[in-house]
Amino acid sequence: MTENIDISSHDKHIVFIGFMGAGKTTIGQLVAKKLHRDFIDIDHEIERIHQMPVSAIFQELGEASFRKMERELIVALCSETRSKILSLGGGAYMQEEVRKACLANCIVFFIDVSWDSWKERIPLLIDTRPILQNKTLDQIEELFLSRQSTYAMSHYTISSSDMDAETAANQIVESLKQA
Ligand SMILES: Nc1ncnc2c1ncn2[C@@H]1O[C@H](COP(=O)(O)OP(=O)(O)OP(=O)(O)O)[C@@H](O)[C@H]1O
Ligand SMILES: O=C(O)C1=C[C@@H](O)[C@@H](O)[C@H](O)C1
Ligand SMILES: [Mg+2]
Repeated sequence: MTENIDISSHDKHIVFIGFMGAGKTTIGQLVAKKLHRDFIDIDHEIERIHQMPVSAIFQELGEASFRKMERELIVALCSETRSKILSLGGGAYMQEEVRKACLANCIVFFIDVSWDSWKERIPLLIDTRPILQNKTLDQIEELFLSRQSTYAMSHYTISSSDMDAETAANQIVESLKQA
């Protein structure tokens, strides 16, 4: 685990960012259970609010509408006082307004995964992630690499490449206790 910048408060929301399939939802749920905090997965919350799967929102309303929904939801949640665990969708942090709200109000964990490890997870992701549709592997790798420097604007980085979700969650909880 790498600490990227100083963090001052224990009462902040905890936010997980990173590429599709890095493990944000899986690890976020585990951390929430361990810390007895409310857990919100932004993709799932958007699906619940709009009663549509993310893939249908992309198809029927367009990506720009989805990005607006996720931006407004994240910014609103960041200003709530009861601290929560939030797992963002893979593209949410690309929006400046989302980054600013998260960095100001939350402890942000970048769940990193190597490209080689990520490729092994493709079968788990391909049907439900519209961003992966109609792209070659090279195009997906380009997208993966282009997002890395933005994800790095976070408080902590943890690699999920060689670690199962339970171990990653335990490390995160430990690092929060020590902070
Ligand atoms: N550390 C891990 N090692 C191996 N597989 C993992 C790990 N973490 C998650 N997975 C698996 O990868 C798949 C995607 O995980 P998850 O849904 O948590 O990713 P995500 O980061 O939330 O993706 P998205 O941005 O699309 O929401 C799941 O099937 C999950 O079981
Ligand atoms: O990486 C992305 O742009 C996305 C990731 C998913 O979590 C969803 O938010 C959606 O499929 C878009
Ligand atoms: Mg997720």
